[in-house]
Amino acid sequence: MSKIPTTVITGFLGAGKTTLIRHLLQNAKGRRLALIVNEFGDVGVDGALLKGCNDQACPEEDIVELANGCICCTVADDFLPTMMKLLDRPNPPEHIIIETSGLALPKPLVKAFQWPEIRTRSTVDGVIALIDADAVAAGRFATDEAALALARAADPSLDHDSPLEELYEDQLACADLLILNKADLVDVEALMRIEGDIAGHIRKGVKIVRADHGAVDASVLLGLFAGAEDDLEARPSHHDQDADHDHDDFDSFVVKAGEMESVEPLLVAMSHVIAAHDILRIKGMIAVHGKAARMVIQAVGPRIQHYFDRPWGADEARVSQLVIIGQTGLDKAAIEASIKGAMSIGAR
Ligand SMILES: Nc1nc2c(ncn2[C@@H]2O[C@H](COP(=O)(O)OP(=O)(O)OP(=O)(O)O)[C@@H](O)[C@H]2O)c(=O)[nH]1
Repeated sequence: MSKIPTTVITGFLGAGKTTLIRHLLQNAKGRRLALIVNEFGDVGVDGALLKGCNDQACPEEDIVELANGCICCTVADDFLPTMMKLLDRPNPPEHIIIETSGLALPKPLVKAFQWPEIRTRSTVDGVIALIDADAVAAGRFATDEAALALARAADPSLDHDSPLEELYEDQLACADLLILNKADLVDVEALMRIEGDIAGHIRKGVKIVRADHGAVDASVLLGLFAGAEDDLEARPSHHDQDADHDHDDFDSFVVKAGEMESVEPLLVAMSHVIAAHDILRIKGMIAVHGKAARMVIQAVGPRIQHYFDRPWGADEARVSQLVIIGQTGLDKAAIEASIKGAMSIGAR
């Protein structure tokens, strides 16, 4: 029996994983794909967006959401049973795609493919890491050396990089292919500089492909035949010693409201809280009064995007909800008050 190939898509919060997968589904050229979507926050925004594609390559029932924490920490409880269910189907998919949460370490997930139940039936065709060229160019993953030196002076036992930088490096080091996404937002010099920097963090022979909105041909992404589970030693991680790593460095919460008359006050409040607090990501759906379609809101760093994606379903509650993710220590009360305040000004 031949093994079903699985592609793991990794990359930091907002790098463009869901956008790339949407593009892949829309250009699957007849392949039957199944999708496992993992998210850090408590609301399954990515799953909802991908189900919104309503695409023949991957109908809704082939999209499984794991919104219960990062997949790397829930491998045994969540990932294994989900994978077994997909593999046990009478008509299993031709290729499985896993979108990890932006905070997940890819290596523990790849390691799960060494488990006997999976190893005989599926293989990791490739780990694909997306890089947000805009965020890297803005220095968002680089350690603030001055701050680190100060922290070390106060506590000489400190030996780690910033959690963002560690994650970024782990994702790069595990990859079989790198997608340098958001190439539209930076100039060619910046792209070349990033490529030069990345070269020091990736395994030999790994290619870097530039992309705009994750538009990469399926033939480039699928069929890498990496068998990643068989060469884990070649993929170093900052967390190789932590059998039980967790995500204490990051935090998320959800702000909910009903329908909104106008989204403008919310957009203004979002740009204020993003400027004032260390927020990494905001995403969610808004119900706009009188509009049949639901509005999607996305913020990555200072960039905020909003658009209508698809009509609300007849059985769906028209609620507005936003997931806010940042490093631990966010002033949740202040952020919530500001966002909730804007939601209630805009509400009916
Ligand atoms: N300008 C630009 N925007 C992009 C590109 N790719 C994605 N985006 C935008 O970036 C935001 C985040 O994209 P997603 O695809 O949701 O990113 P993600 O990696 O799935 O995010 P998480 O699930 O939070 O980790 C959205 O607003 C996208 O429209 C790109 O190449 N260029």
